[in-house]
Amino acid sequence: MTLSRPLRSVLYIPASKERALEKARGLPCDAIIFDLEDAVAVDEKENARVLLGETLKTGVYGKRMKIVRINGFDSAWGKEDAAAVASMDADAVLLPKVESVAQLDALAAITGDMPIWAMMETPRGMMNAADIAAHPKMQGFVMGTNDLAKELNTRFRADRLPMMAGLGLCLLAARAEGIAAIDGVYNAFKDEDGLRAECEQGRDMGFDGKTLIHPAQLDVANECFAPSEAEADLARRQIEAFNAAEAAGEGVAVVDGKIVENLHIVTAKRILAQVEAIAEMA
Ligand SMILES: CC(C)(COP(=O)(O)OP(=O)(O)OC[C@H]1O[C@@H](n2cnc3c(N)ncnc32)[C@H](O)[C@@H]1OP(=O)(O)O)[C@@H](O)C(=O)NCCC(=O)NCCSC(=O)C[C@H](O)C(=O)O
Ligand SMILES: [Mg+2]
Repeated sequence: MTLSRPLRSVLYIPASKERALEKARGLPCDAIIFDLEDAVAVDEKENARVLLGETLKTGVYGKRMKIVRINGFDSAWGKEDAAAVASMDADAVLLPKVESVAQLDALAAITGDMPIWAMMETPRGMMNAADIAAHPKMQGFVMGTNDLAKELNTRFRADRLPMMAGLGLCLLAARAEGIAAIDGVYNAFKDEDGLRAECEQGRDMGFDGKTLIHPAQLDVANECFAPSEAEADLARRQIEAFNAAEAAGEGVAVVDGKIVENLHIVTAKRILAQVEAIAEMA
């Protein structure tokens, strides 16, 4: 299930927080994850589900993609969450701690045609990433780097070196199947420089965007995961030069001292399509 919309900034909102649900209607995020899982206290689980259903009925989130994260099926709420989401005005359902195709089949048996997203946040899930990505309802991976750190017993490091194997496996699987891949959250939500560094790293790796926990993180993610002016300008010049080379019967052009072949044109066109899609979000 391929998606062509921008997913630079994917904001978590605890579904129990009425003020945050309201505030998000005016925030510049590409997608929202309405959370019924970890951000909602046990005593609030059922109220949050009802509040979310009512809130989504009002349909005021505009072009922002609406994803609902349910509780796992090993919890007391998972199955009821899934049944409720199936009739909500949501674009996709997000299942936490996905480790097997069987879990996805069980969810799809309840949510029907609704696209599924998977939280990739356990070692077993990452080892099975290829099969999970290939599920017919799968539309995107969200990295759960907090759970992954817990499971691996790693320390949080600025370079995220201990997580690279898991993140890389998920990216490979996502790209092999043409689904979205969104990086994990940056917990220190007041540390803009740290967030920027992690967004740049995620973008360099190939992620489509970053999950965020606070509105203050939106601008940095939107900037880092969008093509820069320089990238867009280069893409246009590469396409122009390649078209001219082809017209002259040649298969290679040179731009800024570097070769441009048809594979670079695929990337250039993708960059320009992204620029257009981002402009349409405004
Ligand atoms: C982190 C927070 C608890 C901070 O909350 P708070 O102290 O209330 O923040 P502020 O006072 O600075 O808030 C300013 C205004 O912004 C609104 N707000 C805050 N957060 C959000 C949000 N996420 N979405 C929309 N709006 C938000 C406040 O309502 C204030 O509005 P106003 O009244 O107009 O001033 C809080 O930000 C928070 O709860 N964040 C989300 C936490 C969350 O969702 N966690 C779960 C996802 S992370 C995870 O589980 C990842 C994964 O599974 C893994 O394993 O890694
Ligand atoms: Mg998690």
